[in-house]
Amino acid sequence: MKQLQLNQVFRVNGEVNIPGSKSISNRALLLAALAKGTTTLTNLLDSDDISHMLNALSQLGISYQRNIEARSCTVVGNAGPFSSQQALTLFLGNAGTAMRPLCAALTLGTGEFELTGEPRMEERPIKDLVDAIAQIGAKVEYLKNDGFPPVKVIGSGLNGGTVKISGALSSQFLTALLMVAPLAKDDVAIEVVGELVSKPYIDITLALMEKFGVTVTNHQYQRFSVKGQQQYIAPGDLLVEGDASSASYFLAAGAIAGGEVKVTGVGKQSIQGDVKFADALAAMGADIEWGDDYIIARGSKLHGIDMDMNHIPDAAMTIATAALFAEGDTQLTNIYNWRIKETDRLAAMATELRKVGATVEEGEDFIRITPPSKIKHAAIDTYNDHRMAMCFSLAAFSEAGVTINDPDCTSKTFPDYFAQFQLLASR
Ligand SMILES: O=C(O)C1=C[C@@H](OP(=O)(O)O)[C@@H](O)[C@H](O)C1
Ligand SMILES: C=C(OP(=O)(O)O)C(=O)O
Repeated sequence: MKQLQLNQVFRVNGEVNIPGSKSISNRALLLAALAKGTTTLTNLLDSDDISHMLNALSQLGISYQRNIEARSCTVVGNAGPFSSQQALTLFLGNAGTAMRPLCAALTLGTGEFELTGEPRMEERPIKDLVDAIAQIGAKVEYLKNDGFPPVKVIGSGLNGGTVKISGALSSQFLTALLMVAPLAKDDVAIEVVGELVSKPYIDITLALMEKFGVTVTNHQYQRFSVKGQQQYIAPGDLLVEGDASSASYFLAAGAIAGGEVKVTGVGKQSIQGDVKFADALAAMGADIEWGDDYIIARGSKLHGIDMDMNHIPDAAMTIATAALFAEGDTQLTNIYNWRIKETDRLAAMATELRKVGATVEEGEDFIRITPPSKIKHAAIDTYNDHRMAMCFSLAAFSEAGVTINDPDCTSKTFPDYFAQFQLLASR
């Protein structure tokens, strides 16, 4: 196994241009592929999750021209649903933003599609989505375990009507349903059953659909009305914002050990809920400055917080490791769905924080962290979870430094994260 040793970093200063948002990249690619016309995406993320979406689209007959150097990609839209004469198997790695939306999108056309993924993907639920789209005529079968990928989608179009969907585990199911609803044969009325988690991701979905010419009526995240028989229209050019979750590591670095860290490509104009990470950092005492297209974090004395993190589940992990450098306890609540992401993140976070000396209480849906008086050196296991690797890079701001096991798992969303981190740390 590869290991990366990070020695103590005393101070950080500088600017990081954040790579494109995973959530926006994969939504924009799918909508561009379904749309009428050609879309040129700029600042498209280059990472595993995006490669899985692009490979799938390519197998579905979508043509695109990608310039990795220029971070651009021009997609020729299909002007409607995908269809295939021969059965296809699409491998989607561990990309939730590919698996869930494609599962829904492939029900729109005709053909048989098997959607498979990495072993962890087979443990990540998809039942709430399958149960929802079945109400308007989707045919999806489970190939191994009920409720989980791999699945077989038998495309035959979607009817309109009323659909009840659970929002309790993941917002990605509702995102998938929303994105296909305009291409149904009739209007779709969506009713969310129970509380919807990770709400701000729905705003990203609606904002992207709007850019492709489709407006959804949102009744307070409880009901959504979507007109059927529509077509997505390519917007021509679309700039992908920098990834707000990826920005969190650098902002936390600035707050812990700045100097001053400026992240660019994401700011107060962002459509990503994870920019609210900067507010959480400010609540810990960090000095934050907002621009339209940038955020700056300056070093300051941090204190623990007690905060509901349901709205920013990904960036909240960064608060958990920043808590090592705060005075007093930090409690992050309402984060049950950490358990069903790349790994069981509540268990993984608790285990690894304890290794560096923290006292941790792991609840069913919360974590409470008491920082150690002195952070200990540890080799951090990353559980094939990019965010575990990236969050724990912050432990390098302690005298002990830190070792990251399998650092290359950041390739899911940020392949050169550690190169960027070390560049910043050397300034
Ligand atoms: O829609 C999206 O782009 C995402 C939604 C969130 O998932 P949940 O809705 O499952 O919390 C988030 O954790 C994931 O990284 C990306
Ligand atoms: C939960 C995540 O990924 P996914 O899009 O696969 O759900 C994540 O990136 O933290």
